[in-house]
Amino acid sequence: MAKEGTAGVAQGDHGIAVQDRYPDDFAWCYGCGRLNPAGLHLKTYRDGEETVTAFRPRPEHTAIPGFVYGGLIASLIDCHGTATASLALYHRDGHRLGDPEPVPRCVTASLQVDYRRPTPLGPELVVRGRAVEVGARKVVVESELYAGGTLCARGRMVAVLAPPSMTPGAPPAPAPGT
Ligand SMILES: CCCCCCCCCC(=O)SCCNC(=O)CCNC(=O)[C@H](O)C(C)(C)COP(=O)(O)OP(=O)(O)OC[C@H]1O[C@@H](n2cnc3c(N)ncnc32)[C@H](O)[C@@H]1OP(=O)(O)O
Repeated sequence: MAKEGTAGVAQGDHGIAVQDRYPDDFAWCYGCGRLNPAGLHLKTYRDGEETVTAFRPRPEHTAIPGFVYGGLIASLIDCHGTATASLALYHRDGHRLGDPEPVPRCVTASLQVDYRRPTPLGPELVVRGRAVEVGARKVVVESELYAGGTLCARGRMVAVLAPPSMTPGAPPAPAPGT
């Protein structure tokens, strides 16, 4: 994922990707962790009131020959959404990317993807997102995924600030009902 993939848009927050500011312990996600050597390395940038990311699927991301696998589309919407939520919480707390304070890490509580059109394999995919509700720990994010400027999927997700029990090395959370 190169910044140039979002060519033509202004990049706020000093042009820094949200994922490049996650603490190391939270930077291993398959979709967007900068430290996962086998991952997709998705990068999310602020673009005005929205966020934007871009990714060019590879042949192994095929569903039907010529079209992109829906699970990859969900992954892009998912990881871009959690980053959009993290940025919304960071902004709410008065910070901008590049500040020394760690960027909060959100996880997916709920993810809905509407596949509107088959997504062609070939063009770079662009996802634009926005936080439509920002609570104490919960952020609702809506997004659209485009291929060559054509809307192919919409997403709506609930992202929640990762609880302390998800910090690597933390003791396991108690089982529900205990
Ligand atoms: C080590 C961390 C690495 C992070 C990697 C991120 C990778 C990016 C994307 C992912 O793949 S994340 C992996 C898939 N997601 C999970 O495994 C999360 C599993 N679920 C949980 O751990 C918990 O259910 C969760 C942290 C999401 C919420 O539990 P909490 O006990 O922290 O929150 P709580 O139940 O108090 O709910 C907080 C708010 O979220 C809301 N909420 C929780 N689950 C919801 C849900 N499913 N749908 C809608 N809203 C939900 C809840 O209503 C509430 O709203 P309000 O603040 O308005 O009252």
